[in-house]
Amino acid sequence: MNVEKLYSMQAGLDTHIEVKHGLKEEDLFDRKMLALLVELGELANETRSFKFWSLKPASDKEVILEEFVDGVHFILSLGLESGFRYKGDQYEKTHESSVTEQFLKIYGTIHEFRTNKTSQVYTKLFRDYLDLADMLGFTENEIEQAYIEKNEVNYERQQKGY
Ligand SMILES: O=c1ccn([C@H]2C[C@H](O)[C@@H](COP(=O)(O)OP(=O)(O)OP(=O)(O)O)O2)c(=O)[nH]1
Repeated sequence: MNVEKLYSMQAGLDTHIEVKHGLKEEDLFDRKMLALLVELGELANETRSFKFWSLKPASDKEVILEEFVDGVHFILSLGLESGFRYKGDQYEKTHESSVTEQFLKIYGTIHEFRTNKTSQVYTKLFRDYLDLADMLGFTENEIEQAYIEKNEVNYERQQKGY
């Protein structure tokens, strides 16, 4: 995954949205944090990993991947907002014992990032999220392609006065 390319696409989209909505001077950190928490909930809903009361299967892989890359947008955007970059070196996959536990871990790391805004915690957040991708069966190439497609859709939505 070419993370630098994704940061530069994200910077373009974020600037486009900020200019369009007159937010260039605003601190959007907390709103992006909440947006990420909400996206994570939407993603968990599509996986249905925690719905022990239901027999309905998870949504299709494509649908789950689309939700997943909304989260990628906000994680990249939070990096840009706070001046941190995920570099991708020395990344060794690791994860919790279930998808549900991994979701809870990521929620914890998001909250940790809010109180301890450091490059280390940001990198941890990125890695926890990539570990979740691995558990959900997404390759880095699939994530990159889906990100590029959703990034384009986000421009179209802005154009349509969304
Ligand atoms: O500064 C921003 C603001 C938003 N986005 C992107 C992230 C995500 O890909 C999308 C917002 O999520 P979504 O498409 O789910 O928007 P929504 O308003 O929640 O959609 P819907 O009303 O369809 O649920 O916009 C950014 O990249 N940068």
